[in-house]
Amino acid sequence: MSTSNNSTEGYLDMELLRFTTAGSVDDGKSTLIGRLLYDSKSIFEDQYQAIEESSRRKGDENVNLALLTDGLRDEREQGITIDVAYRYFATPKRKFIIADTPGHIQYTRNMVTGASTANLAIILIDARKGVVEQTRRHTFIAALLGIPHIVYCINKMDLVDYEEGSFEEIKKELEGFSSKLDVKDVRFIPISALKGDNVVNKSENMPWYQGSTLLYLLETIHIGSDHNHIDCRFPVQNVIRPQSDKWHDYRGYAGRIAGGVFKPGDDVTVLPSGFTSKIKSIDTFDGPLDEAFAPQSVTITLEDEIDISRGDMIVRENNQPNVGQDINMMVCWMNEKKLMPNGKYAIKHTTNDARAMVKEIVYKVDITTLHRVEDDKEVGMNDIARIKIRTTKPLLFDRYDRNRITGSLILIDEATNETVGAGMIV
Ligand SMILES: Nc1nc2c(ncn2[C@@H]2O[C@H](COP(=O)(O)OP(=O)(O)OP(=O)(O)O)[C@@H](O)[C@H]2O)c(=O)[nH]1
Repeated sequence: MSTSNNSTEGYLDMELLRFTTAGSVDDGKSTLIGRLLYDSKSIFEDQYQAIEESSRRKGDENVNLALLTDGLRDEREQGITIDVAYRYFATPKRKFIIADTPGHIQYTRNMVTGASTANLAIILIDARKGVVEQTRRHTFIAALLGIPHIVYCINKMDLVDYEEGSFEEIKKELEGFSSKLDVKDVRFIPISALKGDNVVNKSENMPWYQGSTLLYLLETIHIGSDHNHIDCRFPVQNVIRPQSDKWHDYRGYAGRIAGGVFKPGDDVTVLPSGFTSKIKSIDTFDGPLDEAFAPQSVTITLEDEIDISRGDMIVRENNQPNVGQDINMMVCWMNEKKLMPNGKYAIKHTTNDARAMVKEIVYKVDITTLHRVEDDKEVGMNDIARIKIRTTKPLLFDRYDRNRITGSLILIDEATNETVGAGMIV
């Protein structure tokens, strides 16, 4: 991780909306993103001409906007870094980062790569097919990952004659389902990604829909309260001690703020040692800051010389995380090899590495009914389960619903070094 971020990052993050798109195959994710980019004038004319030309060659009657994002996917599938999956665009009102990945992988991946900061999930539904298992699964995972806003886009309305009844039926079913989950904000928009209805421009084909277009919603949805600005959490990533003479007294702790607001002069406690000190400065590549908050990357210096290493956490004395080795969590399993009761795994939690043993598989979740399955505890690819683990050393953690960074961890198969599970601490 780079520690030399510029000081405006936090400011930019305040007006940055991160969202993911989900849906089953062919529901229209790529077309929708293409439409958003095109109608909001976020693509260059030459890009448009290229896909127009390509669509014409293939004999498509409409310009295939999906080609815009499919190009992006090709790059990614060639193994270029995961960041390529993210597409940036901006309107005068806000900046956006879209994470577009097929299937379920996007959510778990996002979380695993530490980018568990999506504010919003767009879940697409084909108006002809209605709610399918993937819709429920994506909703459940979005809720589990604590994504605060879910927008259901009922797509391909042009293929159901823009009928209000089709939309209402799907909406009703999903309202029932999502009300059983802990999602703060759920919206429904009838769209046609192909024809452009209600994506950026209001549809004339659906006068019965009085709500906002997708872009308007993305531009205006309130995200200020999505970050935890209360519990101060600074997991130390690196200790910085420059070798030059000029800097020989400098000792800084670099990392990314996981919660709360830090200011020079603040009394802080370093965990697990429990030593206390005051913040001397908060440094960035572009100079010192008067205050810093999640998710900024900064280097903190303290008044006192304390022995601090990677994996330690700087917090406020009166608001500390849990410390413990017995951890209850929900796990999304992401590997062909099944989760093993009594299995041992490496874990990564904030900037800390440890090992853990699975003590108990408490139950599995049936995504369709949301019921707990207690008689079949075999946890395989894509399963979600509640488990108990015991770590080899104490972790400094919060509940996931309190803090998405200090509340999450990943399980790694030590033999293959693959990430096999993403855990949310409960
Ligand atoms: N009629 C109609 N067709 C649409 C609409 N949106 C997408 N399609 C078509 O549905 C097909 C699938 O669209 P994509 O955008 O490629 O779907 P996707 O969800 O990205 O598909 P995968 O990436 O394969 O999961 C394409 O033929 C699109 O032209 C729509 O609103 N109306």
